[in-house]
Amino acid sequence: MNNIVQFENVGLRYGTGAETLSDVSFTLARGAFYVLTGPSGAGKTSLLKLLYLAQRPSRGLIRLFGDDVVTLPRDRLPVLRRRIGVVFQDFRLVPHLSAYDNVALPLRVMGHEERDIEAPVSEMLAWVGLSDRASARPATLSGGEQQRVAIARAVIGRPDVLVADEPTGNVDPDMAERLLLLFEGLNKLGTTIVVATHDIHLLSRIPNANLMRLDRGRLSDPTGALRYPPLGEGGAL
Ligand SMILES: Nc1ncnc2c1ncn2[C@@H]1O[C@H](COP(=O)(O)OP(=O)(O)OP(=O)(O)O)[C@@H](O)[C@H]1O
Repeated sequence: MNNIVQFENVGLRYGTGAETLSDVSFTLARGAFYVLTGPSGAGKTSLLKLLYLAQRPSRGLIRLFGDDVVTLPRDRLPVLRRRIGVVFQDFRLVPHLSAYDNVALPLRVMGHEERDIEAPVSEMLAWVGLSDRASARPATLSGGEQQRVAIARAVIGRPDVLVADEPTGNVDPDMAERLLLLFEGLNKLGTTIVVATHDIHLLSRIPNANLMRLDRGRLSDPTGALRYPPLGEGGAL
């Protein structure tokens, strides 16, 4: 199965207001890199929430890894959720836990033995360049360091899909570049990546990315993500 996510005519309404997302249809292919963009309030975070199962659609069909998430029994949802790593806009690190313990958390929740946790967590902290900050609590880390802990925690369980909401929103251009390299490295290892961002520079830095653009709750190409030519080769966003 090449398409691991399918949205068909999905609508989302919070309470009794107007729809926040309308007629959203797209598929995500295994191993591809997607960039979701659009103006503030367009519905990017809402779409990601549907994708990582924090929100149910008001209408339409959502299939994740072949399962219809609307009709799936609730007790099957946690298994699906584990296949999706999430980097939240506000990181959501556990404040009283060290960087090491934040990254180890998903493996502990999955029931791994302590002896099987240390090597992957240390390796992951090294990969995000934070080996020397392993014992630091989130409040003592910079924004960029917290973000890298959040990324390490999101990918430690080897998810099939990594979802990141504005991952470069709080960091300087150098750090944004490093985060991007991390995402590209993960993508090369086979992880499907979905990044929501306003950052047009970020778009131009990922030549293989598929662009998805939301405007007032609608995808501009209803048939799915658009592939765009790399900048500098006659392409324009
Ligand atoms: N829990 C909620 N209850 C009611 N309305 C909500 C809720 N979450 C989001 N909205 C509304 O849905 C719309 C889309 O919000 P969303 O956060 O998805 O947009 P966004 O594109 O991610 O914006 P930004 O780029 O500013 O983060 C906004 O009008 C917002 O106020």
